[in-house]
Amino acid sequence: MIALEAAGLGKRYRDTWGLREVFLSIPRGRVVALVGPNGAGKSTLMRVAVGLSRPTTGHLLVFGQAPYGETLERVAYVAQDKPLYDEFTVGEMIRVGERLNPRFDAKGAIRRLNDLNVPGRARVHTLSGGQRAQVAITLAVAKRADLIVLDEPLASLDPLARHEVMQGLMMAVADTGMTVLLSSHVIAELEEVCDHLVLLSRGRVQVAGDIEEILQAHRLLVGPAGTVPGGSYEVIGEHHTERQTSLLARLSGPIHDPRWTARELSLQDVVLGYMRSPDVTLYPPPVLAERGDVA
Ligand SMILES: Nc1ncnc2c1ncn2[C@@H]1O[C@H](COP(=O)(O)OP(=O)(O)OP(=O)(O)O)[C@@H](O)[C@H]1O
Repeated sequence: MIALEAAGLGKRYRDTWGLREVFLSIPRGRVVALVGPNGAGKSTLMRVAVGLSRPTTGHLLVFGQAPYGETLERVAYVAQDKPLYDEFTVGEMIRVGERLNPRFDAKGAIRRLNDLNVPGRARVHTLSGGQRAQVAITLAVAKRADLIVLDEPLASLDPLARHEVMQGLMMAVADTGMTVLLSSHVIAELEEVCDHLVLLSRGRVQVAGDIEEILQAHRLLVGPAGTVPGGSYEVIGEHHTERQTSLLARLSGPIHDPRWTARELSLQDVVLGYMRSPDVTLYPPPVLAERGDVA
């Protein structure tokens, strides 16, 4: 079952295209890292996915349906500024959630916030940034949604709070099997928890797919300066010193040249490599993506 599917999706704001010709197919149950430089279109994609913004071209389907009306009962969204009512207590926020959502798990929310030492009597404006993020995510999880969309939940949190927020989220995912779409600039931390990547660049998808497959396809090729390795690959980025050449490459076969070594890369290395070369073509190539869709 496909959780999120976009075809020819575009969103125009007056003179700017926030998204252009976006094609995506994300299976259910994936934890998706949505990354890209500032202004790449991450928030726009999320707002379209939760029905807050309508596409200018193409479409985006959530569990096979347009994200309006009843479909939205299956979707929870935490916006970048984590909107909570400042004067409400945490307990009151839970009661609001209960009123607004028929499937709301109030007991689960109270238990989770207790475990996280977030006091139910505290007013929202007295909470730290990390506690606010925990409350916002807890309320979203308690909605028992099938898709949870989180716009930069880690922004402005210290490393410990970031770790705790991600850990709490992963516990919720393990309990419910929901699909998560999570935007962030903290790529190293995403690698621990996400299994799918969507990299946007200038409103287009530059890389999309399962992280394991993406890492498998990319290598840092290192060899003597002034030579090029034999084999079938595409260069995403390159770096030269007097003696050595390093190529961030997408391989479609083995490298045969014994003077060259192929080193594994972290997700951060791959993402930064693509971000430095925003014009590099789509991965996987469109034909492969279509075949994947059929399968
Ligand atoms: N309401 C709007 N009106 C006009 N232009 C907009 C609006 N929202 C977004 N844009 C433009 O659309 C593009 C994509 O913006 P978006 O906020 O989706 O990017 P982002 O990847 O979330 O960025 P960031 O990492 O900075 O949060 C940008 O060029 C932005 O200026």
